[in-house]
Amino acid sequence: MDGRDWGKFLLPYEQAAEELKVKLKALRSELKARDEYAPIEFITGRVKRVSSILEKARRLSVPLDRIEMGIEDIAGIRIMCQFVDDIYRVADLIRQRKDLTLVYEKDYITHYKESGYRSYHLIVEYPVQTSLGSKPVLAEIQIRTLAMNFWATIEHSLNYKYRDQLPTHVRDRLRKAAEAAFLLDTEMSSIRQEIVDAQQDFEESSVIVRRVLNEIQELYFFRRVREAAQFQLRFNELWEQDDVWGLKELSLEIQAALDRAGKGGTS
Ligand SMILES: Nc1nc2c(ncn2[C@@H]2O[C@H](COP(=O)(O)OP(=O)(O)OP(=O)(O)O)[C@@H](O)[C@H]2O)c(=O)[nH]1
Ligand SMILES: Nc1ncnc2c1ncn2[C@@H]1O[C@H](COP(=O)(O)OP(=O)(O)OP(=O)(O)O)[C@@H](O)[C@H]1O
Repeated sequence: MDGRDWGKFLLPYEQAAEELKVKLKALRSELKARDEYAPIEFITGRVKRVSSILEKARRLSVPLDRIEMGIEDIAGIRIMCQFVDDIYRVADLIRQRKDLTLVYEKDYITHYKESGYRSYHLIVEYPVQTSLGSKPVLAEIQIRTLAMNFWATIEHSLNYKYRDQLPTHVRDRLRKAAEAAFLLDTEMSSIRQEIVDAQQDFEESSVIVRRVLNEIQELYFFRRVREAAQFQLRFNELWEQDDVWGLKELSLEIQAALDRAGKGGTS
């Protein structure tokens, strides 16, 4: 080793990883408590092992006295989401935070890596409050879907097991598996969109149904009983046929009848 007190060196990174994890978990709970859809599924965090820091410093030719600036993921946070859209929403929420500063971002979703790796990375500077004052440390926040995480976890352990010497045919199959995982993400997103659209249609049709019924009540109020009863019959038919467009047209007709009634016209 290089004589450095690694225990002391890693303290602010441990604090940063812990605090970021707690804060992001709080964000998830807060969104849920507000009854909003929580785009975060779960969060993990870790501090890089000393052997891994030294190996990375050697690989990236970072001198040991420049590790703090040269290695950005000594403190690492990972956020898992259900859908690809959620990743961008979480990234936005993090960008808006006042307790950290964004240094730069890497979109490995649009620009996925040669291996097939996909994730969104934010490199942030987080000020840790120590007994000696505020100490800014770099941290890496990886945001990915459950499918991306599944792929990356297995690929990482295979690479570890085979010491980065994976045979070409295995690399090819891993690339194909990454495509399949992304296809799964795309398919799940489109199923979700269909559900959201169906919910919107349902909400729209409940609004129009309530409007027509209120308008018919108003006609009764103006004692336009015959007219109101005719509109009621047409409403029943359209409602049974689930004809939202027809209900909208009917609403316009009733509004015209209400206008006439308000001006004292005859039915
Ligand atoms: N499983 C897996 N993880 C990856 C891959 N590429 C990047 N990562 C993860 O993303 C982190 C940052 O990767 P990069 O953005 O390439 O950053 P880097 O620090 O310049 O380089 P490396 O950490 O050496 O890859 C890595 O430490 C891994 O945790 C990959 O191909 N497979
Ligand atoms: N930002 C992160 N958040 C949470 N866990 C992480 C993060 N980055 C890596 N890990 C996990 O930490 C464990 C140890 O990995 P390690 O720190 O050696 O790094 P790596 O990021 O895969 O590699 P590299 O040395 O290329 O940066 C692995 O299980 C890895 O998936």
